[in-house]
Amino acid sequence: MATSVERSPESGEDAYSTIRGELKQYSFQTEPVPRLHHLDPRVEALMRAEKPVVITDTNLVKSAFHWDADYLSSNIGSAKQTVYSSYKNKFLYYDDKKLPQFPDLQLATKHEEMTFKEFTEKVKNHKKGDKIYYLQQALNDSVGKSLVLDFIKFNWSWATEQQKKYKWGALTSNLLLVGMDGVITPAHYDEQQNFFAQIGGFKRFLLFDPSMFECLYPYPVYHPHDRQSQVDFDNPDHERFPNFRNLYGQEAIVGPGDVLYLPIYWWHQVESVPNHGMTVSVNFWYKSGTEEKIVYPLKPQQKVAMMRNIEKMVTSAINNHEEVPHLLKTMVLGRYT
Ligand SMILES: CCC[C@@H](CC(=O)O)C(=O)C(=O)O
Ligand SMILES: [Zn+2]
Repeated sequence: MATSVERSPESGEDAYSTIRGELKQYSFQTEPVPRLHHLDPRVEALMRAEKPVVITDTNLVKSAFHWDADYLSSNIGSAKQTVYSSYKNKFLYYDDKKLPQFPDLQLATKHEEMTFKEFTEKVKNHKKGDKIYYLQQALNDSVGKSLVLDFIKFNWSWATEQQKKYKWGALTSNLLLVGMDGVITPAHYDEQQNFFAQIGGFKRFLLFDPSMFECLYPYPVYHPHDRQSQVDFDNPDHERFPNFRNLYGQEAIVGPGDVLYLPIYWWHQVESVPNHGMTVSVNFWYKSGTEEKIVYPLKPQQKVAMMRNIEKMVTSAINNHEEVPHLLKTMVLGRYT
């Protein structure tokens, strides 16, 4: 498997339209995410409304445009990196702190710690049928000096300006994502604001408004796959998940230099576009800001947060997650339904 990272060819638009023609189609409709220059006033309107937008020409991670597998191998240092491996191309996130409650849970992905050099070796020697690898490592002070210098040269003034303008909380982490051709992060939501900066290769984002919670059936909050959709997008079980038929979303392809604003609580499935080489991305996760005052009607995000708190409260109060379904059904069935 090539470890080269595809740069968007000069005629960038060709790459995007070629890719658009190759994308796997799903059973739901989508419309394109707006793609706007960072000085376009419509960017501010979308960000204030907490709607996704692909922002161009920010130079947010311009100092990292040379981060390909060879450069990272030589400069990231010898520290072990967090890598997930799977025989399939889907990398469903799990919270390992919740695993002890689910001893029988079959995980399709395996967490492996390895150096970046070991990771690139596995990618280089990959043959059909071998395990697929996805490196997902928070950038930290273990990286080599030249990466630190690249990191310092990120366009922090732009990022910080946005953080202040939209009253976000603290930057919590920058995750370095290096994916083999075709890896997929299945549909989930995060509880942080996210600037997703694409460095190498192309990623396809499927995005769904927080109000689509009822179509995407996330695992219970106490489950290791909390925040992840239970629905297999490639083979949806309409018996168990009837509202999946009502799903409607947005779609974006991000290439080198693009920054996607991915609003807190928005569902997303992320696919490294197949046959376009490895992908390199860095995300910027920010804590949400605190609401000045509650405005009614509540936003879908606030209802999701409320449902999460109810599940957490019931689970901790009853102190046995196996009793939670019965209690919630007793509370709702025949009374609210
Ligand atoms: C572990 C984070 C993965 C990332 C999606 C992807 O690039 O595969 C994502 O979901 C996010 O940045 O929120
Ligand atoms: Zn995410």
